[in-house]
Amino acid sequence: MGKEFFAQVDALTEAGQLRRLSGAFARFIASVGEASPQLMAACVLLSELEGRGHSCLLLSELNADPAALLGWSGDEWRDLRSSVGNWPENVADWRDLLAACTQVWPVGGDNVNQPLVLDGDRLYLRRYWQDETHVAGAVRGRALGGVLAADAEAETAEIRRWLDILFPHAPRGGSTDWQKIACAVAMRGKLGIITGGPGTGKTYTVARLLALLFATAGERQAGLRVALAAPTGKAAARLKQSIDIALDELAGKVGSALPLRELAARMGAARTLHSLLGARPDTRAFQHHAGNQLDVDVLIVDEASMIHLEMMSALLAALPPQATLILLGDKDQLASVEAGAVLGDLCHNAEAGEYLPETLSYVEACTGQQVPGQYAGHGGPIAQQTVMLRESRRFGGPIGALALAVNAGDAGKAVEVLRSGEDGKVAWTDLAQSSDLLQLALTGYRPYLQLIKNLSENADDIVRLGILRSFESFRILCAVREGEWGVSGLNDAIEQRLQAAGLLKRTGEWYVGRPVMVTRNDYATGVFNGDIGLTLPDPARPGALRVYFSEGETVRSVLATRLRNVETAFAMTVHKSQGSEFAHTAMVLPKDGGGMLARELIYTGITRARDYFTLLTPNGQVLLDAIGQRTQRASGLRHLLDS
Ligand SMILES: Nc1ncnc2c1ncn2[C@@H]1O[C@H](COP(=O)(O)OP(=O)(O)OP(=O)(O)O)[C@@H](O)[C@H]1O
Repeated sequence: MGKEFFAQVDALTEAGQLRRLSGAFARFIASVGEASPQLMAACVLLSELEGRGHSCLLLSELNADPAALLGWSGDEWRDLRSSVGNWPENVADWRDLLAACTQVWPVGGDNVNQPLVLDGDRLYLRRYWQDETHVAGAVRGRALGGVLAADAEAETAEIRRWLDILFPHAPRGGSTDWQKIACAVAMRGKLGIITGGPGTGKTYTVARLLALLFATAGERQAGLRVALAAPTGKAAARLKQSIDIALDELAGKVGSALPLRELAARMGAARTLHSLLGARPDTRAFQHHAGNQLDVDVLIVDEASMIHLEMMSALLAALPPQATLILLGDKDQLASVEAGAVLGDLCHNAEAGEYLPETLSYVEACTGQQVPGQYAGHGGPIAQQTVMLRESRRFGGPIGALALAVNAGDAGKAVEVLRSGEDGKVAWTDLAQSSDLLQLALTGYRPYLQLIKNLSENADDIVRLGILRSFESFRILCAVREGEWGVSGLNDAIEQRLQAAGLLKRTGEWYVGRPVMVTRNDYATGVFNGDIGLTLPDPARPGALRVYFSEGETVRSVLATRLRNVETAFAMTVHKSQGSEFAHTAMVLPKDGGGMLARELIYTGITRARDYFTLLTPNGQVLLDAIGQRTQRASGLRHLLDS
C-alpha cells in the first residue's frame, strides 16, 4: 500500500525538494499502524513544515494549497497528490480520516501515547503539541497569577512615586509614555512583554523596571536574585553592557534613595539561555527543569524573537512560579530557525493594545496617564501584560523610514527611500553584478585587514579587541545560503578578491584574517553557535593560529585547530545576524527568491544597520516580491492563548 506514493516521495527527495527525514518519518508512521496514503501525505507535509519552522499542519492548508506553503511548483505537487488517490474534500473529512488512524490522538479521545496529535483542525507531532500547550498554559498562568488586586492602593501609590522619579520627563509632544506604562504593567503580574523596533528603548525601559523592582522589594531588596539572558552570547553581552550603563546613569539620578550600583554589581553576567538552563552535551534535557528550577526572582530575556518553541517551553518549566519573567524583543523580526514564532504569537495584539478596562485603570493609577481610547479592547491575559514601544530614538532617518515601509508592506515607499540615497545612508543596486559586490567587500573589509597587517608580535589584547571591533563595523548579509548570491558562493568569491588585492594570504583552511562563525555549541572549547571570531597569529607559538572572540571589553581565544564546527563569515545569513548590529550592513538578495523570501527577513536585515545600509541584488523584483510576502508560521499558540 502507498507504493506509488513513496515512489513519488523518493523522486522528490532525490530532486532535493523533500528532506530525507520526511519520507523516513512517513514510513515510520506507516510501520506502527495502518498506512493510509492520505495519512502518509499528511505526515510528509507535517515533517516538511516542521523543517520550515511551523509547529503544526493546519488541515485547512491541506484543502487550500500546500504547494504554496512549501514553495513547490504545481507539477511537483500534482504528481504527489495524484499518487495518494482519493483526496478528502474538506477539513471535516480530513479530520474524520485522521482521527480514525491508530497513530493519531484526537485530543479528548483515548490517549495512548500516539505519535501524532489532532487538536481541532491542527495536526501535530506530539512533542510540539506538548510544548505549545505547555507554553500557552504557563504564560497564561504567569499573566494571570500574582496580579495586583484592584484595591492595592498602597502598592500602586508606591509604584507611581518611583515611576515619577525614574521617568521625570514627559515624552516629546506630550504623547503617551509607553515606556512608563511598560514598567507599570510588568509590575502587575509575573510576566511582562516589552516589544518594539530597534532603538525604541527596550533596554532603557527594562533598566528602569529593574530599579523599580529593587525599589519596591522592601526587605528583599538586597537579596533580590536577578538573572539576565539572551538566546546568543553576543546578545547576552550586549544586554548586560546596556543595562550596566543605564543603571549606572540612573544611580546618579536617584542618589542615596536606592543603592543601585551595589545592587547592579550583584547581578552577575548575562548568560545564553543554553547556559542559564544548564545545557549538557549530547542530550536535549537541561540541568534545570520543573523538578530543579532556577534560583531566581526576576529573569530578563532579550532578543526573545529568537526563542523557539521548545526552548520557551524549557525556560518556562525551569522558572519558579513566583519569579517574574520579562521578555524583550522585536515582534516583527524573523522568527527562530527552529519551529515556532513564539514572540510573534505572544505579541499578536501588541500593535492594537486591546487593553481591558481593569488594565487601563491600573495604568492610570500607576502612571497618571490615560491610554488613548484606540488601544482599549478585549484582549486576553497576555495582551494585558504586553506593551509595544512605538517611538525609535536612534533609528530615524532613511534607514528607519525604510524599515517602517518594509514592515508596512509598502514596496513603493521602500524603493523610493532606497533610490533617494538620502545622506548617503542608504544605497541600492537593483541590477548588481558580482563585481559590484566584491568591490564593496573590498572597501568594507580593508580596514580590519590593514590593522592585522600592522599587528606587531608583542601587541596586547586591547589591540586585538580593536581589530575585532573594526571587523564588526561592516558585514555582508545574505538571504540564502546556496548559489552565487548566497553565503557559500560569496564567501569563496570574497576570499579570492581580498587575496588578489594582497589583503590576505589563503594558504589552507585556516589563514590570518579569516573570520569564522561557530555553527554548533562546543562545550570543550566554550564557543557557541553564532559566535564570530577572527583568526590571528598565536603570540605564544610562531606559525600557529588562534581564533579571537570579543567578550565585552576583553577577548578570548581558542587554538584554530581545536575549532571543528565553523564556517567562513565574510558573508553570513540574515538569520544568523540576529542580535547583532553593524555600522554598515550590506544585504544581498539572490536572482530568484523562489517565493521563499518574506518581509520579516528584509526588515531584520535592514535593522542590523546602525549608520549605513546597502542593498544589492541582480534582480530588484525579488525585493518587491519579498516585501509583499509575510511569513506565516502555522501554530496553535494564538488560539490556545486566547481560548
Ligand atoms: N525615554 C528616553 N529618554 C532618553 N533617551 C532614551 C529614552 N529611551 C531610550 N533612550 C535612548 O535611546 C537609545 C536606544 O535605546 P535602547 O538601546 O534602550 O533601545 P532598544 O529598543 O533596546 O534597542 P535595540 O533593539 O537595538 O536593543 C539609547 O541611547 C537610550 O539611552
